Amino acid sequence: MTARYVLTGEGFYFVGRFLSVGGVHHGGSVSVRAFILVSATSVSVLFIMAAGSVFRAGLFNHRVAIVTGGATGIGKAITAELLQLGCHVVIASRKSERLEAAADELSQLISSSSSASITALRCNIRQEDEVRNLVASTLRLHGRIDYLVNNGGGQFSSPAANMSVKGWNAVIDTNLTGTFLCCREVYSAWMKDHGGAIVNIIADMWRGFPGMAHTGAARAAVENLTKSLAIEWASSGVRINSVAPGTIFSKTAMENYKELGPVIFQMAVPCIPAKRLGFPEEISPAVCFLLSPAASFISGATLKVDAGQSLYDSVWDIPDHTAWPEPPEGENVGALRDMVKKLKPKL
Ligand SMILES: CCCCC/C=C/C(=O)SCCNC(=O)CCNC(=O)[C@H](O)C(C)(C)COP(=O)(O)OP(=O)(O)OC[C@H]1O[C@@H](n2cnc3c(N)ncnc32)[C@H](O)[C@@H]1OP(=O)(O)O
Ligand SMILES: NC(=O)C1=CN([C@@H]2O[C@H](COP(=O)(O)OP(=O)(O)OC[C@H]3O[C@@H](n4cnc5c(N)ncnc54)[C@H](OP(=O)(O)O)[C@@H]3O)[C@@H](O)[C@H]2O)C=CC1
Repeated sequence: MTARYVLTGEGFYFVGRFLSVGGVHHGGSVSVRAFILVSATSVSVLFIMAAGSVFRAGLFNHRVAIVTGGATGIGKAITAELLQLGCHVVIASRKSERLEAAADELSQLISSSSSASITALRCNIRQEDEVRNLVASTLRLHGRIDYLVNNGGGQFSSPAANMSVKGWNAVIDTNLTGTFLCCREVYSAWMKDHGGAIVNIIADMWRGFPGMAHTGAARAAVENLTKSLAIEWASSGVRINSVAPGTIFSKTAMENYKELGPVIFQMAVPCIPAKRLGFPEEISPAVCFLLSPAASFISGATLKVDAGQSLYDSVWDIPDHTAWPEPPEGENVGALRDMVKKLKPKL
């Protein structure tokens, strides 16, 4: 149900938009998202956003999803939204304590009448046998796998020249090989014969990723992998797409960079057209959309969810230098020198 109210008065207007999705009658949890904008002569904006999904409750009833890295940050928001849509969700990552804490917390979102469930399974996506076990355990538990979200991943910040091969490989193995292994296992064990939908989380690496070159290379490779698999697996009814988030703030993402965390996130803000950081709950709807029947004709695509960041500025500062080779001599270089000579007296 959507209702809009517009009241105008002396220099004051009020626009309210309430989206109410689902309800107890659907057997799903009641989730309400309210957005209220109040504007007066002095502009004031008020946001109220209750946790929930803008999609129809029950959309994913009886469906089964694996979300890697589903216990924290973006993965946790994706898991929360899938649960509210009625999905059985298996979250998988390396740290048991984080998995169990998240499963406990997120299970509170499941109403007694919902068919949704959450299960935590430990899995290091870098390890082939662990990925195989994750897929086999999910099939034993639920008998099907409709969706895979390859969200687990990450990197450390370092100039490329300082990266050891071990560090490089850790990031490539996690983000590229881990994604490949999860896709391959889910496909071979289930989707090949039954179809399904996969979303790979990549990054804003469109202009390279200076300071995190390993992850830029891995994410660009995953984008290409997405396209290959979209074609190879089309005849099985498998759709596969990528979501490329901009700079998304979460407690765990920040902690990963230790004392650099606040600096990295703060530095990004001026480079984001929205002039603020993104949040995990702003990524999860894009993922749910791509998994859903609403995206039934979308495959091999990448959806950037970055407020236009990839079109704008870079955080990487290039200091002034004279290290570049001189340009080839010719009439244009001569013309530039003349122009500079004429300009200089005015400076
Ligand atoms: C403009 C802002 C952009 C921000 C955009 C991006 C944000 C995010 O992606 S947020 C997500 C953040 N979350 C994570 O990154 C979590 C997952 N990350 C990791 O697990 C690690 O970073 C990992 C991928 C490198 C894996 O680490 P780990 O399991 O600890 O790997 P190893 O113990 O096998 O280490 C291997 C090797 O890697 C090098 N290394 C690891 N961490 C660092 C570090 N902080 N600095 C420098 N080098 C590091 C190192 O060579 C390790 O070998 P050893 O030296 O023998 O330990
Ligand atoms: N935050 C941001 O600005 C952006 C994030 N991304 C990407 O989005 C994804 C989610 O990040 P975000 O939520 O921000 O950060 P988090 O640090 O909260 O999430 C990373 C998750 O990946 C899991 N993970 C890492 N390595 C492995 C592994 N080898 N096997 C299984 N799981 C693993 C972690 O769990 P555990 O440690 O328990 O294994 C953790 O749950 C990551 O791939 C990240 O790189 C992309 C663009 C921007």
